[in-house]
Amino acid sequence: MSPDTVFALASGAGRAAVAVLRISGPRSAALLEALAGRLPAPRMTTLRRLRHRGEALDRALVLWFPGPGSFTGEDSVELHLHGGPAVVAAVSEALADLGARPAEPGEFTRRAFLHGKLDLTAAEGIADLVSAETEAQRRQALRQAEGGLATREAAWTGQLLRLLARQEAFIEFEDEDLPHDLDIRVTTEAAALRRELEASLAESAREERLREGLSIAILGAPNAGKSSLLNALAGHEAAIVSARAGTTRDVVEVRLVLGGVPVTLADTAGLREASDEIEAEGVHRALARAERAALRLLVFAADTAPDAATLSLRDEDALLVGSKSDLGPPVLAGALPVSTTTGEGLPLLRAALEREAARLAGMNEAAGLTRPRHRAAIGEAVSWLAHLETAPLPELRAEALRAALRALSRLTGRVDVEAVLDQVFGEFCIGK
Ligand SMILES: Nc1nc2c(ncn2[C@@H]2O[C@H](COP(=O)(O)OP(=O)(O)OP(=O)(O)O)[C@@H](O)[C@H]2O)c(=O)[nH]1
Ligand SMILES: [K+]
Ligand SMILES: [Mg+2]
Repeated sequence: MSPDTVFALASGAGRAAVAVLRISGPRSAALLEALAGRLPAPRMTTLRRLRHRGEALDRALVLWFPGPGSFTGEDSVELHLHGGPAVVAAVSEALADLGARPAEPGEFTRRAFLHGKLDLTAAEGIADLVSAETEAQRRQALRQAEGGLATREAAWTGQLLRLLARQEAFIEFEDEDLPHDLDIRVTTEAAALRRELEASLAESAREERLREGLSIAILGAPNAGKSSLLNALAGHEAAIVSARAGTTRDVVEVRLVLGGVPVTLADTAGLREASDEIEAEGVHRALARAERAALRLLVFAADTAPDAATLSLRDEDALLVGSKSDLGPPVLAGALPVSTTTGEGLPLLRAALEREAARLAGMNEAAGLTRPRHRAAIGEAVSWLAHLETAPLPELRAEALRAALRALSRLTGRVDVEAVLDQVFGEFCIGK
């Protein structure tokens, strides 16, 4: 049964100068002829009056893309309408009346994938491009949409195929006078490939943080000056500041961009044995947020001895802040002196945060693994290659190579496609 012909608004909903309605599927030409009279020349923008059941609907620019020279690889049409909701509704009703159906979320990109116009990682790159909020995210998404990760996967797959061919040859012609170290060389080269895949996994945490945003938590004793610091970094009064210890209970979040990296900065309740259960819940949430954060700002006020609870959170992903520096020097060696009263130290703190954001989530050269799905595929290939190194028989080594190939090819969706498709295209918005 031939696939349906679908349509959806490709531009944002709501009022706008132009609304782009996209149609894709085998009946696209028939629909365009029904609405606009004869077909325009392929890929030529043509002004037409759209009519249905004798009623003029709009004057629109129409574009006809005969497959496979289109985004989806199928016959496609674009209608550039006046961007009013009533116009879009009238044309959509006419299309439904003519037998087309509204597209599912991500259905255009899914069809592009099924027609081999792009691989899964490029499809994910398109979704990330649409949702990119910062310059660094845009660059990362564009690199992926243009096939950055697919190119790496193709190189890794190529290496695996060559190893598998040699391993099969070794098994096939074992008694022939093949160089006896052929088997050993396959194992050695497979180990080198495993190390390269492991390195890409190590990088993936940064890439994912860039795509999802970096979480930073402000932690410290009650009255350490945490909320004052959040407000100073956010540039507005996001959290309540008061002389009363135990002011902040809920986690208060602000969104910042630090050096192109999207950041969620969270203010939390002061760490102490709380007297009432509401504050106790606040402290519990503070510690949970500390656990999840990629970076922790540990705040120690100049007029208070450092508290054990905050000290216990120190590690390589913690920045020490000596707050209230107008009252005296930091109580902890290595803490950055900051005063929200005088503003001292704030520029240095911002610079330190930008450096940490770049370290934890910055762009790196090669297109990285930006999603848990990517990490799972590479992780499985790594475990098969590790298994190969201890497999007792050449046949088992060939089997491990084949399994590593299958795992890797899930990245671009070349194999067991169905299992991966729903996961990827379900995340799309309508019209993509
Ligand atoms: N002198 C001085 N006082 C400060 C500074 N920053 C904050 N304070 C004061 O310290 C008190 C506590 O500030 P907050 O920002 O509410 O401290 P907190 O850590 O959020 O407090 P809790 O939410 O109760 O844990 C307030 O009276 C602030 O005005 C500073 O840099 N210098
Ligand atoms: K307070
Ligand atoms: Mg507070």
